[in-house]
Amino acid sequence: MSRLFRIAIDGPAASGKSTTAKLLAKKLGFGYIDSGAMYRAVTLKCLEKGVQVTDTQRVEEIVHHTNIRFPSLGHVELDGHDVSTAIRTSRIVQNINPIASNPGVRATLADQQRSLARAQDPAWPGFTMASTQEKIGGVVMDGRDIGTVILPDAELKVYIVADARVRAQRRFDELKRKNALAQGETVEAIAQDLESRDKADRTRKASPLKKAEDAVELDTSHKTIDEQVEAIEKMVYDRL
Ligand SMILES: Nc1ncnc2c1ncn2[C@@H]1O[C@H](COP(=O)(O)OP(=O)(O)O)[C@@H](O)[C@H]1O
Ligand SMILES: Nc1ccn([C@@H]2O[C@H](COP(=O)(O)OP(=O)(O)O)[C@@H](O)[C@H]2O)c(=O)n1
Repeated sequence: MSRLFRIAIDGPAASGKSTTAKLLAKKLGFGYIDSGAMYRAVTLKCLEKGVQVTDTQRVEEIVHHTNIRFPSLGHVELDGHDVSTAIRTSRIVQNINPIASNPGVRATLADQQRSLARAQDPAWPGFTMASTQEKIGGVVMDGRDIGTVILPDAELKVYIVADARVRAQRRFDELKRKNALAQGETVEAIAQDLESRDKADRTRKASPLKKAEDAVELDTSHKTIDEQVEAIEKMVYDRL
């Protein structure tokens, strides 16, 4: 029986959570659960079905009949279809707030997130501590409420931040790279989107974005991706 180690990563939009979480999970042999992808997938499903994202009851019904899976690192399946790319467009985030503020949706997704964190997936072998030969298994989960609501007893909580301008430029470059920039979309427009989304995430009633009291803050503004992954990896070994 291996020891369970859960890493909760929260923070504002485009601060580097998922990139860091994914690489960290790969290095440690842990599972990676992208909770934001679940809210994005529900939003996509509503838009595809022509359901108003503000229709609270209808959206709650939909989420009950929705199956979201992470078949491999960085891949997301919605009702059996790969939506890894489709959930990353600006149209999704422009419509996501009513879904993320819906307490019924949050309760259903929270149950799924907690059971994913308990799963003993053979694809997540974990690692063996060289000093004690102890086997360590676990998950990295990122989002807005992981350290505060979903896994309040996580073994490590990290709150990732970065300057607003840096985050907007990184998200712009990412969308450009993925050919997912909307016609005429600028860095300024993205900066505005991030700001308004963070504000909505911080001020909503249901599970708002906030740093857990026992989370370690990590500013990625002047870090490379490797540096931020190594910083958290070191926190893991220090805790163990
Ligand atoms: N230290 C860094 N330096 C340069 N680009 C980064 C760094 N960290 C993350 N990125 C890039 O910034 C973008 C947003 O990061 P992401 O991990 O998606 O953030 P989040 O999950 O917090 O929204 C991605 O394109 C990612 O590759
Ligand atoms: N645990 C979570 C994760 C995401 N979300 C919502 O989903 C949106 C998209 O999350 P994301 O992590 O995919 O977004 P980015 O930070 O990648 O832009 C957030 O702005 C939140 O509104 C949430 O409410 N709770």
